[in-house]
Amino acid sequence: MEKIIINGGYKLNGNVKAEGAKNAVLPIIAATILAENGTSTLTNVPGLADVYTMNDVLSNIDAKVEMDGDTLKVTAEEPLKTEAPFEFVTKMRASVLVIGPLLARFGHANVAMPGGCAIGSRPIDLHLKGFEAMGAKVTVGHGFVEVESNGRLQGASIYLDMASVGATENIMMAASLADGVTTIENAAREPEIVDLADFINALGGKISGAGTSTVTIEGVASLTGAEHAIITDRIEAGTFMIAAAITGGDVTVEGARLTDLRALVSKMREMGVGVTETATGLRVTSTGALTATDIKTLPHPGFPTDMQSQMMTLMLKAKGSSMVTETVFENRFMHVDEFRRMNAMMKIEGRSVMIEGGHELQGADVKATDLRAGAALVLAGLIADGVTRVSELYHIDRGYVDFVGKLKALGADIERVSEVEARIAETATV
Ligand SMILES: CC(=O)N[C@H]1[C@@H](OP(=O)(O)OP(=O)(O)OC[C@H]2O[C@@H](n3ccc(=O)[nH]c3=O)[C@H](O)[C@@H]2O)O[C@H](CO)[C@@H](O)[C@@H]1O
Ligand SMILES: C=C(OP(=O)(O)O)C(=O)O
Repeated sequence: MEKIIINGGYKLNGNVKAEGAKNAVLPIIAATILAENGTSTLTNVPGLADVYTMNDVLSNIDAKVEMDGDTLKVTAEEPLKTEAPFEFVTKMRASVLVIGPLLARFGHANVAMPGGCAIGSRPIDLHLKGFEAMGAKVTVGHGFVEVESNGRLQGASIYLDMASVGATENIMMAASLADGVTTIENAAREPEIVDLADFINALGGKISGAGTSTVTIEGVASLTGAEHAIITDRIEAGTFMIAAAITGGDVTVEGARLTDLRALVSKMREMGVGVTETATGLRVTSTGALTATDIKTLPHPGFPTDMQSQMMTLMLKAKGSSMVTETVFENRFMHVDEFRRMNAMMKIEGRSVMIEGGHELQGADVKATDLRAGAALVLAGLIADGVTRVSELYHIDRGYVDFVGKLKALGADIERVSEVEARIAETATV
């Protein structure tokens, strides 16, 4: 099994570039299906495992997909199939985002039902209720969800029980080609929703209010391929910002936007970390002396759940008691047991984790339990005494381009090794 091996104790210094955002590019690739003619050209596309999976989902329905460096071209002219089988959906839940565009364009989508995952049960009931409100018929059976409409979807007034990112996106895409106007109330307000709306508008769509809790979509007759540059990944950027802060380093994350990262930056500043805006991004400086604090994850603009596990490493470094409360997902604490293997003093109480910081972390063998947990364990390895070996790297590859190479360039003692190399290294350190 491949591993990342970290020898802790090095400060990080220098510049690192954040890539295009995973959570923006995935719905935007799905939205290329909406264009019945022309080619969509996406730039600043990160070379992530999830992007390749989404490309496979589109190739599988017979769209023409070409990836060259960070540029992706998609042509989705007819005829196309309207299915996403189990093999894709099980690899990546975001595959369900093709339901909205397929339904809007062809009046039909048959997609494998996503199961739960390491961070919670993650149903898609709000997506489906939205489609039903627009006149679609939903049938669930044999592990698939089939959504059909008799003719075009009809604009509707939709209130989401929760500000779901995926439901907001799927409904926005479906409504773009509906007859009439759709409004989504209690919509998610994440920057990635704004990026999706900007892309659909570039295709010729009419979406307003993205980034606020009411999004209005005026359906149009057809959409045409267009060019679009993907926004920066605020979660990848935030991960490097924490890496700088815990190691007492000085790192500029190029491309990071303060407007997208206010909740994280304000907590980091409260804990004693310097964060300043530069011409190219955000500079993080830290002496390593940190104050304990509490956070509660919330939909944007609240503290992002995708930064929760990385934030725990900052709290483990800060002397005193900190508390993390997770309100977005019901089971996003699998990393706590892995941190404990590294001598972390933390305990789960319901939806909160109590952290007693300031104790030295010890290098250990740990496994990535989900994408951000994997990143957080690598961060913990950067400040642990001795060697940490992180396994189950496929999680990390879903969301970080060359994570190891970038940390190494900043001064970390870190390698990614094959199973054989990992065994040799283990023998050498016994
Ligand atoms: C590809 C992508 O963009 N992924 C992000 C997206 O996931 P995703 O779009 O899946 O997250 P949602 O915002 O939909 O989920 C938030 C909460 O709502 C619940 N829910 C959601 C839909 C639904 O129909 N019913 C329901 O109960 C979920 O189980 C979860 O507890 O937003 C999450 C919350 O910021 C992030 O952690 C993910 O990184
Ligand atoms: C939970 C995440 O992603 P996904 O919704 O794709 O599983 C994440 O990016 O941290």
